[in-house]
Amino acid sequence: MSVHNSAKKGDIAKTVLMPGDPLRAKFIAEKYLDSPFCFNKVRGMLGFTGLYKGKKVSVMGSGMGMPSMSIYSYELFTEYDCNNIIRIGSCGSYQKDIQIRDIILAMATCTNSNFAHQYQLPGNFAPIANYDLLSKAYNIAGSRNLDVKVGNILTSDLFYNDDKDSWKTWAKMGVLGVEMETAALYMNATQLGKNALSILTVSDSIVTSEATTPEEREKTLTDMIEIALDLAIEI
Ligand SMILES: O=P(O)(O)O[C@H]1O[C@H](CO)[C@@H](O)[C@H]1O
Ligand SMILES: O=c1cc[nH]c(=O)[nH]1
Repeated sequence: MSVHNSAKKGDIAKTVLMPGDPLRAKFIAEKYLDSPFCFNKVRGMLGFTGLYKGKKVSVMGSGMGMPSMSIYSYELFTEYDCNNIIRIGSCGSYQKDIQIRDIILAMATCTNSNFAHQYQLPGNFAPIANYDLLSKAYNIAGSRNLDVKVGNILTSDLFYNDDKDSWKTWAKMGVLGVEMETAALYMNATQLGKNALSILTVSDSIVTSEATTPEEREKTLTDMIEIALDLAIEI
């Protein structure tokens, strides 16, 4: 048991898939896992463990934003001996050649958060994905004929930004899209000697204002979820 998780030691697999939405975790457990059981309901942050193709895999919500992701991922890494966390989330696109429904593997992330100040570094830190997870996920996507984009993203503290044009400066620097959790996940993983990767599906385009419908989201999230599950059984 940890401060925010009622699971017992051993209830959680070495690899955990983390969508922002705990109900997406429940959906994944029910649709893909054999013999799933719920290990956490504290604050409604549902977590499940089951078997995927015979291997023990867990899936748990992270909540929205870096503070929430940082709490849950830290406790999974330090209290439950988890080794790998694969975020499966949605993001907005900052580039005109990245369309809604595309999948992005976040090789690195920028952030407007102060999270890294805790490390007292004499400069800025560059949060990056674990290369083994990144390269395996890329190959899995290729074997499924899915054309994923690999690159830099922005982890923002803001969903609603008073400055409506600030995204353009990130876009100019090649940043592919925006979400709200990856930087905390990558920094926790790096500091603790663990592995992390964010796989993101583009839910809307900041460039064109196009957005996916709920039905479309379900289909494209399925591609992302299946890449993550196949990755979970390879690592
Ligand atoms: O779909 P999820 O994983 O929640 O991710 C994105 O969606 C939320 C905002 O709507 C933020 O959490 C953002 O990172
Ligand atoms: O525009 C978006 C879409 C998903 N998630 C975000 O944080 N921003």
